[in-house]
Amino acid sequence: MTAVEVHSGYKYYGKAKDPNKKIVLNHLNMSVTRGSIYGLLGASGCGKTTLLSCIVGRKFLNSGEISVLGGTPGTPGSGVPGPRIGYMPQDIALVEEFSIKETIYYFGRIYGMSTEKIRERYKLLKELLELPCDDRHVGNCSGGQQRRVSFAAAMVHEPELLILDEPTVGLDPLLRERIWHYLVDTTSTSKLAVIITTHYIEEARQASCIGLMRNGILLAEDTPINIMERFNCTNLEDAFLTLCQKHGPSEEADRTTHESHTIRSIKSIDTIEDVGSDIKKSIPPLSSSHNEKKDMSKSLYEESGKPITRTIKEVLSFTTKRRMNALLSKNFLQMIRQPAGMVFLFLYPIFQLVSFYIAIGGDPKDLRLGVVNDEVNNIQECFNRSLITTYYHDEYDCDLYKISCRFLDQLNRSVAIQEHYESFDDAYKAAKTGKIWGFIYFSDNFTESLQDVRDNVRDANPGSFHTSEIKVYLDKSDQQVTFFLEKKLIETYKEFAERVMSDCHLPKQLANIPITFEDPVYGSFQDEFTDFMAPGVVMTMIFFLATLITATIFITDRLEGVWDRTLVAGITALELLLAHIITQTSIMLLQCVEIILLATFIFDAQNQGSNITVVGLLMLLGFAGMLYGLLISIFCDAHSTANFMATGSFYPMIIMCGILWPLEGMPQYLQYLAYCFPFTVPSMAVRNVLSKGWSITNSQVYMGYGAVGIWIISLLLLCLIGLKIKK
Ligand SMILES: Nc1ncnc2c1ncn2[C@@H]1O[C@H](COP(=O)(O)OP(=O)(O)OP(=O)(O)O)[C@@H](O)[C@H]1O
Repeated sequence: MTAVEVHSGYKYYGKAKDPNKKIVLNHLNMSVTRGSIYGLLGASGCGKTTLLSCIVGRKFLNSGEISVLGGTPGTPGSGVPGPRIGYMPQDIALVEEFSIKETIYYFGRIYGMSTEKIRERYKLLKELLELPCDDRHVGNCSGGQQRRVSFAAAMVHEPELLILDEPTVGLDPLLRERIWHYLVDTTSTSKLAVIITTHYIEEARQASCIGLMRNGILLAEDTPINIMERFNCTNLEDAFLTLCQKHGPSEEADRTTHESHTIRSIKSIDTIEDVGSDIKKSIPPLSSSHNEKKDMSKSLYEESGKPITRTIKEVLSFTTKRRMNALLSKNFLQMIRQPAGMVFLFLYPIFQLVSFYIAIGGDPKDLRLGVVNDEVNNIQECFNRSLITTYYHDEYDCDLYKISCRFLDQLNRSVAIQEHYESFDDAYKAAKTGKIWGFIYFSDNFTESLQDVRDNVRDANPGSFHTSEIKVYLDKSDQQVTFFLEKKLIETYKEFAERVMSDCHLPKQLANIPITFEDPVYGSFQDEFTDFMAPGVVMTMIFFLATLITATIFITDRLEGVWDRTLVAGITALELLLAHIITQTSIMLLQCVEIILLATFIFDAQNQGSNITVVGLLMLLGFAGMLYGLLISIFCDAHSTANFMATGSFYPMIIMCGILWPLEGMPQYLQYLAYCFPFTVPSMAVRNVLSKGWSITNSQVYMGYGAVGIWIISLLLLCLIGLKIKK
């Protein structure tokens, strides 16, 4: 009975029309019977791994046919990929954060085994492969130990077909021999078929059949003894060398069709089993320990009491819930076992929010502002309290004296620290050299001029209008600092002028410019810049954290082979995605809760609307970020390129999404572009909920939801297209 049959398998990498495309399998024929070991030998790069990937249903032939356990791999109902096969890839492809026991239990669960059965199998495999202690983390195991764990993971569910890609690399000879004996024993007592690739050609003597592969074709497929006899050699290595020399020097698959080149001396595929048993006879007898292992291997396959060949129905009947639990616990364990990752996930949002609230929006302090007051000979005169009093005589007379001192007295220290200079030139020089942020200048007749303007208005001396002004010279290189100083100087002047007016029994309004800002429709006079920025900051954080986490997890899993191995075990990409979405959603929910609690209770951020509307929008945005991360992970093969893409898109979005500068300040065409970014409209929506208390029925709020919805659908479509292209 045939376990695997490849007929005229043809596969290339690259575009079909590209004349230089890489042909890896060139009309290859291959046949593996049940109850046998098939040793696939060949130089590095000859296409062994590609062939195995096609057999397990992870890659597809461009032409030709493959039949595995009676079905076509990758087709519904074939059970391949799935638990009918056990696959040990060339890379370790295990989750490093798992302990050895967790690894075996993880694979057992995704193969749909009951806990009882996994426990039983783990005990046997642990003894057979001499695995280290249960709780040793895979990442802390030696290369050889990891390989044994990987081998156990491929065997845990008693597959019908076992595919081992270089399982013995890096193992000591004793262990290599034990693994081979185990395979020989198992295949002789069950219908298990094994395909094994190895660079140690001689160890393949123990296989029932050998396929010598070179340049994408099988040069020969026969029993080891027949191959050695045919080429008159005493060992397989020489036989392979002779065959290669006959075939030519090329390392690459050539472009001619090789359909008829495979040398087959086996009369019928079904006879391999018999030939295999001949070989087994030629193998030196097993030591007593091996005999024990033989019994054990027999029990591994027989003691379940079930028929070894499973029905497809049986295979498909395992509980999705159990598989989902396995995937979820993998995700959570991976997360918990990486302290740096945990800190990043849960402390980073706190750190970011705290630093945002502490660093942004506060009034600049300890600014140094120069003062040149020509009204007084010595600035000490200004510290005389009597100077800052106005004497009211009658309704026509109100004495003002050295009134600049009164202004300076009112110029609060919280606005700026006053530095007094003797002359205009000294202060100017100090501002030029950056010692002060600017200076205020009072002319020597400031008070008289002010009085002249106040009392004589129309008849005042024209020069008085000029000398009654407080002249301010600022270093305007820092917009926020000078904006603050200007605002505070105007406020101080208003207060000063009002007081002078009331001391002189004049209407206060005389001191004001005729414009009044009444109670705001929304917000308050105390509203700070942080209130404007906060929604955007939180949304960009949630979006890009989800992007980074998703891209990192998927790329790591793919690079380490865990993704591929899990798919070969029969988990679908959709299940993997679903498990990630559940994990990521829980993380985002916690992040949202911690952010909202922190902002509300520690930083007293106001929310006039519904928390549910805000959290809902944040979660959807996080979901969009997650899909963006997935898209990046589909198209980027390495972490570095993924980081470039994530960071490269982060900065333009931050700059143009309206959190740093109002969109109204941008050119029209840029505004249109900015509205297309994923968090521009949503952060406006959140701002409207927080500051205006608008509900989801308001167009500016539901448009936020709409914008995220459009992003989610577009990213989802792009991911599906990407997955199809990259398949
Ligand atoms: N995704 C890919 N795109 C392009 N070329 C590829 C891809 N995967 C493999 N190849 C090329 O195909 C050839 C066969 O690769 P494969 O991994 O199947 O070889 P192998 O026989 O398993 O080698 P080794 O024994 O070193 O693992 C190699 O030249 C390899 O560079």
